[in-house]
Amino acid sequence: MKAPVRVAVTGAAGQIAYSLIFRVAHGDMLGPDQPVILQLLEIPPAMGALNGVAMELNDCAYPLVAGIVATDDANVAFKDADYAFLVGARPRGPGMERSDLLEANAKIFSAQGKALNDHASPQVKVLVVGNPANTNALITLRNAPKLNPKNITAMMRLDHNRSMSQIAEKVGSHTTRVEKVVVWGNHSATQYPDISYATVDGQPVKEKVDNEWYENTFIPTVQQRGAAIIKARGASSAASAACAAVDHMRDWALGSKGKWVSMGVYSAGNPYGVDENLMFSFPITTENGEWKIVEGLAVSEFSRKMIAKTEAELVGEREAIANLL
Ligand SMILES: NC(=O)c1ccc[n+]([C@@H]2O[C@H](COP(=O)([O-])OP(=O)(O)OC[C@H]3O[C@@H](n4cnc5c(N)ncnc54)[C@H](O)[C@@H]3O)[C@@H](O)[C@H]2O)c1
Ligand SMILES: O=C(O)C[C@H](O)C(=O)O
Repeated sequence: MKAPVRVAVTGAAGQIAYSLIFRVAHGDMLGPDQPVILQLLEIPPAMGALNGVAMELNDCAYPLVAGIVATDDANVAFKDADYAFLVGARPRGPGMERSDLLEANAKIFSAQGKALNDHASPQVKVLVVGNPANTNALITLRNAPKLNPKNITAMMRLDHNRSMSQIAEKVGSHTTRVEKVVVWGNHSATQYPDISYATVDGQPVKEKVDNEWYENTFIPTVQQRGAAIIKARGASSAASAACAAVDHMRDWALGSKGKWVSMGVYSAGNPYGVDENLMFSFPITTENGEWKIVEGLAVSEFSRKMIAKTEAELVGEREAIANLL
C-alpha cells in the first residue's frame, strides 16, 4: 500500500459531494492501492449534515479511507491537501443578477484561494466545480500566488462527456469509440463543443453527421444540457458532475494515455490566440501529472467565431469581479 494522500472537498454536504466523496473513497480516482484522507469542508449551518456524511463514510468501511476530517475551517480542510475539489458555491437566489452571483462567489473563492496558498501542499491539484466555475477558478488562482497556475483548473469534463455521449448516440456507437472531441471556452451556454477533429472508430465524425445536425442540434443540446437536467430533475446534475470530476482528476493525476480531454486551464501562453488571463477550456492531453494543450490544430472560420463568443463572455465575467482580483 502507498502512503495516504489528502483529498479536500468543499461543499461536502451537497448533492455533488454526496456522490463524489464516495467515488473517491472507493478508489475510482487514484486506483485501488492509493489510500486517501478525506478533508471535508462545509459552512457552519451544514455541519450537522456533513457529520451525517462522515458517519456514512465510516459505515462503508472503505479499505482505502485512512482518515476523515469534517470542518468548517478552510485552513483545516486544505492543510497539506494533495488534491482539492472546490465544489461548494453560492447558488443563484431569487432576484439575484448574474453579477451578484459572480460577486458572492468571488468572495468565497478568494478566501479559499488564500487558504490553499497558505496551507495546501505546494503541488496541490485544484479542480473548481462550483459555478461560475471558470471565473471562480481565476479568482482562486489570483489569490494563491505560491501555487503554480498550472495546478488550478476548472471543470469542463462534464461538457466533454456530454459531447461524447451525444455523438455516440447519433452515430449508433459507444462513447469508448469516440475520440478527439473538444469543448472550448466557458462552462456556460456559450461553450463551444467542437467535432472538427472528432473520430468514431478512427473515422471523422463530420463524415457521419450532417452539418445541420451539428450546428442546430448537437451544439445547443450540449450547451443547454445543464438546464435540461435541472428541468427534468428539479435539481442540477449531481452524479454526472461527480463522475466528470473523478474523470478530470484521474486523468490529470494518472495520464490520459494519449486521449484528448477538455479542461479549463490558465490561458497564459496558449497557442490559439485566446486572451491570456482567463481560465479557458482547450483540447488537452495529460501525462506524468501535467496537462498540455494540443497544438497545431487548424481552426475554421466557424470555430473562430464560436471561440471568440465564449472568450468574450469570460472577459465580461472577469470585468464584473475586477475589484476582487
Ligand atoms: N462545472 C460543472 O460542470 C458543474 C456541474 C454541475 C454543478 N456545478 C456547480 O457545482 C456547485 C455545487 O452543486 P451541488 O449540486 O453540489 O450544490 P448543493 O447546493 O447541493 O451543494 C453545495 C454545498 O456547498 C456548500 N457551501 C456553500 N458555500 C460554501 C463555502 N464557502 N465553503 C464550503 N461549502 C460551501 C453548501 O452548504 C452546500 O452544502 C454549484 O455551484 C453548481 O452550479 C458545476
Ligand atoms: O448548475 C447549473 O447551472 C448546471 C450545471 O453547471 C451543469 O452543467 O449541469
